[in-house]
Amino acid sequence: MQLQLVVGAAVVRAGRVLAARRTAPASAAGRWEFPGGKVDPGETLEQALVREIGEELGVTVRLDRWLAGEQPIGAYVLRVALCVLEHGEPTPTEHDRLRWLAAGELDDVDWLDGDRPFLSELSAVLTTLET
Ligand SMILES: Nc1nc2c([nH]c(=O)n2[C@H]2C[C@H](O)[C@@H](COP(=O)(O)OP(=O)(O)OP(=O)(O)O)O2)c(=O)[nH]1
Repeated sequence: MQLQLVVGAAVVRAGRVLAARRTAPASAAGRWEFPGGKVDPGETLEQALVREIGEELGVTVRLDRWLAGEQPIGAYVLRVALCVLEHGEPTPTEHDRLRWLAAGELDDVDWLDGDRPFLSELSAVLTTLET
């Protein structure tokens, strides 16, 4: 059986990345993630990313590039993409808090375990944008 893909959006603006705090399930509530979700059958990863971000934040994003690697998360595999905002201001429909984190603030939130391997490349990207 093929593992189902979950896509997360590392939305970057002005040298910061958008982190979102989960509300469910109870085991993940209060922990932080890249907004996104499961890829539906027949959907490309990019289509899933754009759809999920529209549903969860009410904004349109454009895919810049995928961060390196993929992370097993239980029955799923997580991939994370750098994205830029095209339309709208993020307003959470499922998360209870959003934060824009600079490179030096990435360790300030309690990320889901599967997200942590992406943070070093993300930090390098944000640091480049700051300079
Ligand atoms: N969206 C997202 N999910 C993540 C991340 N890291 C991580 O381990 N996960 C896990 C949590 C969930 O078990 C799974 C994705 O669940 P989800 O609830 O976001 O997916 P979905 O929007 O498609 O939800 P649903 O329709 O199935 O309820 O991946 C991440 O950065 N973003």
